[in-house]
Amino acid sequence: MHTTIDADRRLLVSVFGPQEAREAVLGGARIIDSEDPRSALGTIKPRRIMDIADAVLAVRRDLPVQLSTNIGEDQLLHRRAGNGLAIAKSPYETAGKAAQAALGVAVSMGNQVHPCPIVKVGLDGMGVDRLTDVLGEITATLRRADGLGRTRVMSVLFGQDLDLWDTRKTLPQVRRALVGLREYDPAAPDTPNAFDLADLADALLDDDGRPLFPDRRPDEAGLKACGALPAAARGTHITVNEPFPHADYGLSRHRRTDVEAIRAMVEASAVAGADAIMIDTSILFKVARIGLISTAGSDELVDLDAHDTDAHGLSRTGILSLEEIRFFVDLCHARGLEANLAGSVQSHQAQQIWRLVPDLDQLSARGGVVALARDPLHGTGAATRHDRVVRRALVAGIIPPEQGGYLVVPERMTRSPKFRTDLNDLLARHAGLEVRVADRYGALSVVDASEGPGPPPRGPIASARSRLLCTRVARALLVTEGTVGPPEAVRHRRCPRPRAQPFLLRHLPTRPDQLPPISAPRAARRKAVCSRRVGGSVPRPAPRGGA
Ligand SMILES: O=C[C@H](O)COP(=O)(O)O
Repeated sequence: MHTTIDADRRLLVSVFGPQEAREAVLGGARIIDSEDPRSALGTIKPRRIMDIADAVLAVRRDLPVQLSTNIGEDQLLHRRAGNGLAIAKSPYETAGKAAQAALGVAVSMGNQVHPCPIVKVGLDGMGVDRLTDVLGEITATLRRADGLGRTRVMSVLFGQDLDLWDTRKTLPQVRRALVGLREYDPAAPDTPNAFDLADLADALLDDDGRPLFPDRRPDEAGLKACGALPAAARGTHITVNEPFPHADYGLSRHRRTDVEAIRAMVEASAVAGADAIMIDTSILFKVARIGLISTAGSDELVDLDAHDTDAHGLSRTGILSLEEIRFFVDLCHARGLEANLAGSVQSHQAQQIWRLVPDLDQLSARGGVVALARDPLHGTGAATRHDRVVRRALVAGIIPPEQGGYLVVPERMTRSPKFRTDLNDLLARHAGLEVRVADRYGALSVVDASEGPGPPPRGPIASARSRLLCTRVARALLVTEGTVGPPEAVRHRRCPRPRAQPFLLRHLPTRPDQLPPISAPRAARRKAVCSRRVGGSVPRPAPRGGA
């Protein structure tokens, strides 16, 4: 069915509350990461970390689960001047504040009941010496702190491809999303790629996620009054934030994260005493649909990214090749570090990477495991990164195969020309990989057998009792829903045996003619009972022991 891996490979899922934490654990996540999804390493309040830690403690799991929390992606502190400019504080203060934050989040995760939590340290926009200094201060501090000595430290650095970014940063949907996330700075109107914030003001949201200017174009004073522009801004023009180029920080001479940059990141993390390193992407790249893993141009990876386009036709693309990923993992292990890959990781990438890079320790995900929220009072939630919610069925699409991972493809991908051909190619390369199609809400169905590779293989049903359960449930569904097996009735929770839902999704017959025949005397009895009930003439027997 799947590769036999004698390892402890883990999926990290970033969550923003206890319900998401429960979904993540039930989906098979092994590291529950507290994070505000508004940015790549969004700072989360300690009390919310505590809520998540409690939720993780209370939920059923088959394998051990760790916690993690970040201390933000930018450790540099600045002193604000009255004119809106900022001056960097001293290296001593930067490292000191970062170590204080690390102590705070480590304690918030509850070291008594979660003894090996992970502190993620964002190190974007820092030179190699400075980031080594900050990371070293954090690891040394945590090792000495009472009760926190087993805390694991994970450095987090961002991959980049600046040429790719330049082709996408001016797209209207990218600008709009970045305005919504306040990822911009004031600029003079003649600055390259500057645009008027007032033109996209309907994308500005208040603290509760509601549009600040749903139906009117604000002026400069209005934008300043709501904090969308600083008081010192002159005019309403802005540019979206730019990534920090590796070349400016001594990581690589090139415009793309390559072997040289990977080497600098890993060596600095090892020197500073970290336990693990994650390469992620910044929120700029996530919004521009540039993930960390590139499936294009590879002999070994099938490029399903090419079919994953947004509503504007923008396809998903990536940064690191398979060879660079293998180099990263090998170098990490040579330096005694665990290797973690993040950055818009999708199910089709994960299911290939777990198989092709068996030594990889961890993958991380948020965007690939969230879907539109359904709220019985307020209906469907917004489609922003912050409003989408973690779904356990999608989490299971990114866990390793030996833990039950399957391939999830978004419904819209299946409409892409040649998708079926590429999917069949992928399935031919990885025998036993099961496929599910996800709708906008993260509900799964099997691939339509008439159009493509057919439903996932069904393993033999182990016991006579399980076979009987399948038959009974299928017959009940036939009566109530007019159909038998998965996906419709079972996945929409009309399943008569909800606790057996995962088993039934796998094994339920899909057509009535697959059901075993009912014996003749039993069929006659059933017919008689049905006709009497329809006629309503036969009173039901009194309950046993009743009056
Ligand atoms: O810490 C990891 C990030 O939250 C991953 O988020 P992403 O999958 O949306 O890139």
